[in-house]
Amino acid sequence: MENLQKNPGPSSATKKVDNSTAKMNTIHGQSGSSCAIKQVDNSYGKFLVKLAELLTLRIVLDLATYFQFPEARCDELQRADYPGQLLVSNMQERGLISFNDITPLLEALKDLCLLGVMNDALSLFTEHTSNNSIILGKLKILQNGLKAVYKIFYKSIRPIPYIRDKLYCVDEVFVDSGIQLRKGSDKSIPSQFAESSANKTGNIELKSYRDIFDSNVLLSKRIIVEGEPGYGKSTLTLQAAYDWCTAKSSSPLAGFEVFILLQFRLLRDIKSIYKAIKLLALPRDCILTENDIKQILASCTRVVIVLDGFDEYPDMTNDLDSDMMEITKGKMFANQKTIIFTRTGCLPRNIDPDTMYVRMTGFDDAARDQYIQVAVRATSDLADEIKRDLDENPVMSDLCQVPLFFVMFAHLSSDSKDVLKCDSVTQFFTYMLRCFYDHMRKKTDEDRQHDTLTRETADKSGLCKLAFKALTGEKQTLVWEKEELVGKAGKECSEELVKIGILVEEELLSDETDSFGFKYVTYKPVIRFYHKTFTEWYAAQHLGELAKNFLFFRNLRLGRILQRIDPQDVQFVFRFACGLNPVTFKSIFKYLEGFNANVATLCIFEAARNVYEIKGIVQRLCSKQIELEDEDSRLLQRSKIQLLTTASGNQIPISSVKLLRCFQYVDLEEECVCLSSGLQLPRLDTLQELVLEFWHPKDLRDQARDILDYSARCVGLKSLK
Ligand SMILES: Nc1ncnc2c1ncn2[C@@H]1O[C@H](COP(=O)(O)OP(=O)(O)OP(=O)(O)O)[C@@H](O)[C@H]1O
Repeated sequence: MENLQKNPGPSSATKKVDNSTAKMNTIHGQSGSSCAIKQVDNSYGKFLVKLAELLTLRIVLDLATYFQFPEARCDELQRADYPGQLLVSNMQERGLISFNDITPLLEALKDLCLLGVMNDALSLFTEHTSNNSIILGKLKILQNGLKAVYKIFYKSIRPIPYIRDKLYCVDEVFVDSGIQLRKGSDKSIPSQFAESSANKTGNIELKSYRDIFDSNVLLSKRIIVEGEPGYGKSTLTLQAAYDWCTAKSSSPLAGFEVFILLQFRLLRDIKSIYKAIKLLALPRDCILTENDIKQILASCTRVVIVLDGFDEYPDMTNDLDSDMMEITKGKMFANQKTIIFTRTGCLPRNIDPDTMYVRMTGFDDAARDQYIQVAVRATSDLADEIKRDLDENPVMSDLCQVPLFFVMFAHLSSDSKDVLKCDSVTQFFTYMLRCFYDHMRKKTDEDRQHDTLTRETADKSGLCKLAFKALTGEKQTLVWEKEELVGKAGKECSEELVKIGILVEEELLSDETDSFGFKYVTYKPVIRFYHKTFTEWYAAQHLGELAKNFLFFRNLRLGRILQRIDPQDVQFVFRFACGLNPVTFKSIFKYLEGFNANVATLCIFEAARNVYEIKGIVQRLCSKQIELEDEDSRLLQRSKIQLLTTASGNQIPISSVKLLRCFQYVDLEEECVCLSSGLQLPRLDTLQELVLEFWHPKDLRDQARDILDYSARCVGLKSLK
């Protein structure tokens, strides 16, 4: 039973397999079909092979109809080279057969009056799987252990750092946010679903986060879920864990035997997934060994593996492949559903080619309203007040597309009477931190503990340096041993931030070896930031300090330092640094403009300089084509529009603007193009070229006259494409 989950690939079929299994391996490789019978040398694997041989095309189609498979699946079965194998694989996915039960199949065969086939299937099953009760017992232990650990996670939701006395269960606060299939991935969903769910820009909207786990909606077994920072990836994984633990019948997860949830940030130096499960997902006193876990997972037919935060994986660039990397390539657990969550653009290399990409798009108005109702439990007056505050503050409203910011904004609004004036994320963070400290002061007065914290006093330079090094080092670090962090950040600083809730203390199991070489497992106290964006906040302050110091060296060394910061992964380090410290802005902009115009534009927005200071920068950006896309966040689109209006208002030529599937209609009265995001692109007098790309050619035909009219009003326009 060793190494059963490793998929050796068609050319290296396992040594011990019998002929029929070997044949199946070869077939699987040749056809490249989604036929996914496990290539295992265990008795259950042999049963599956023999069962597949028993099923003729006629029986396969009868069973598919009986089990109400979608039309697309039935077509696939009809066309398959080996329909029996494909059906067996499909039945496993749906839990109709498993290593300990084939009752649904037997009942179906009986109802279809295929009594001979039913008896043969039953004999095969009994013959091959008489030794299952031990594994079944271990499976129960694994399931209970996982549920106990996940419960601790999903019942400890803190929407803002300082809420400690009242922790929420994820199900009490979770609301469905926007989720779309990325372009190109729409081939992997049933066609009728694709047509009915495509929106105006051609993106396919999923109805619920549950679709990600539903094999009838997303046909591929490899899924990557991308989202910008704070868009709710980790929260979604916890809601999924909750669904599995509570076996919610409305959830497709209810039918999975095992649900594995691991956080990449905790996997430093852990190569084996079985070890990771043992150390991170099971209780300390769980009796299962790594080998037991391996054996159980090899025997299960319906396992879902969720790996959260690839962007936080310390070993992502490590050449020595870990199981986690093998999983992303589709070489391990090839037949199980695996879902990787990561920040947008931060993807593993050599991903399984069948991978589907899903994109989180944040909170729309409906999600925000729902959150105010279910989680803030605001009175209708307060709910109206929160909405009014957002309506009056368009930048904050854009920012609140990000669940992390909206959730904090909503809870703080219900707690504090402060009026928020905010034109950037940096200002919002500054406001938030002031609220956190105010809250502590209030609490201190209530508790009459005069020695407790009343304002931000401790020196943060050690912590800022640590955060910066952690995000820019060869291996990203987001969790520190407590001793190390206190040593480097200072006792006063760490105590202050732990009290506020920005630093969180936890315990982590780790493998140790004593001086005699004996291995043992122990709990270590560790500290992490409440959220990765806070790590970026403190890292940005250190970057500001470096920029000040390096000014004399004409930015030479600073350039080398900036190269270590990946804007795809930790864009907020750049954005906060520009917002906090004007000295940093120009160097950062110069560095970013060549290869990441989006983050560069967001940096201008943070720095909010006056036009004369940034005239040269606007000129440089507008000399190249500026693209507005449907995938841009509202804040990014707003930043680009602000850049364009600044250019136009100051007679700076704009060489080209491309609207990529985000055109909605022209409002001639307002002289603007209305975008699908709800934002407006006003008349631009210095625009030289306008390029429009539509999802449907029909949209262009319908709008042609208004587009020409708008173009005519942009007096400098020379070309329309
Ligand atoms: N769907 C949701 N319902 C309710 N609250 C949510 C939801 N999504 C996110 N939140 C809130 O936003 C916060 C940040 O979300 P989360 O940590 O899941 O984002 P993330 O995408 O994993 O961020 P990052 O990539 O920066 O790690 C959560 O602590 C939670 O309070």
